[in-house]
Amino acid sequence: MTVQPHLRPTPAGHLLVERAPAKVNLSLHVTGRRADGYHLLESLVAFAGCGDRLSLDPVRPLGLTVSGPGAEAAGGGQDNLVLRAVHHLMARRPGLVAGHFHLDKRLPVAAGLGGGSSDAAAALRLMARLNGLGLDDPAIRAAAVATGADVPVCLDGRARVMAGIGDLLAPPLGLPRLFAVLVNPRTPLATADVFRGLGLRAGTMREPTLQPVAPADGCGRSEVLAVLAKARNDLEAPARTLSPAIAEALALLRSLPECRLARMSGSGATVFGLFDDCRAAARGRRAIAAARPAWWARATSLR
Ligand SMILES: C[C@@](CO)(OP(=O)(O)O)[C@H](O)COP(=O)(O)OP(=O)(O)OC[C@H]1O[C@@H](n2ccc(N)nc2=O)[C@H](O)[C@@H]1O
Ligand SMILES: Nc1ncnc2c1ncn2[C@@H]1O[C@H](COP(=O)(O)OP(=O)(O)O)[C@@H](O)[C@H]1O
Repeated sequence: MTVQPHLRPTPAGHLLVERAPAKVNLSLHVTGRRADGYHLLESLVAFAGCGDRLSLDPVRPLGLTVSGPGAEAAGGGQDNLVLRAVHHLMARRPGLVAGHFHLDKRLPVAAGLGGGSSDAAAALRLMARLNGLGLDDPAIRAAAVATGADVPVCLDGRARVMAGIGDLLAPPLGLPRLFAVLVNPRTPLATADVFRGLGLRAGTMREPTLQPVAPADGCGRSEVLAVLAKARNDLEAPARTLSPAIAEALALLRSLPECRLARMSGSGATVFGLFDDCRAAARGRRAIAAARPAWWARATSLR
């Protein structure tokens, strides 16, 4: 068995493992549309305690297997964002060592939680660890941008404001731990369809919003809630048109006395509710699960 030069043996042999946390857009303002059709946005992004899990076995040939409840929807072929990211990286840095990836797909697919982007970012982190590259390596960053608009923000998985189409990242923000319930009514939505529903002409800019999109670095929970209360998700309206269950999920969350704020994440259909502590969030999740047993609901922390 060959041991790769930058590989640190782990208790599980030579398997390298990365978590791929769900991304939550706490706010999302669409500020315009580029001539190429991509939308410009400003979004405060945080990452959840729940997510997928990706492992890399460097002693096997390059490949991918997928298990878990989202395996079929994510697909295990070359179109999977894990392999897309690896190919983008290897095209920029020929000679890198790869291996066999296994994805445990726990997150709902096409859900506004950036699961595929987070998986792609986890694949790039695994490749970086295996080959002794930094996450700031130009090839890693370029591969992230080439794989998808949400992949750069998922690379280090830290809360921050993203702008442009997701390629401009503000420095990481010290956010207090937020306690959330994520609810997906099991209606997959294609991101492109939701953006298209905005009906914004290519090459137009919107009036800038004067509200700050992010709370101050290191502020408390109540300040975060105050900033978020003045913010919005501009994709909520077109997403609700495509999936009426979103309005139902938001109404259910807002009917819970302990829910401080409820909003959609990304292009939906997942919505999140914020609670004061983890017990309140757990109670909220139980109430949603009792009302809609077929929906996906998780109590988790965000940071
Ligand atoms: C909306 C957001 C918010 O975080 O998240 P999700 O809902 O996907 O989780 C992202 O901008 C999604 O990023 P991502 O899912 O990586 O998008 P991509 O694969 O690059 O693009 C899919 C399609 O969405 C549209 N798109 C995407 C990003 C963007 N800023 N403007 C767009 O118009 C384009 O039609 C593009 O062809
Ligand atoms: N690893 C992956 N996980 C999820 N979806 C994937 C993955 N690889 C490719 N896809 C495809 O990417 C699309 C977007 O999936 P996903 O990242 O879950 O969406 P969203 O960002 O809205 O949560 C889906 O159509 C899915 O088939």
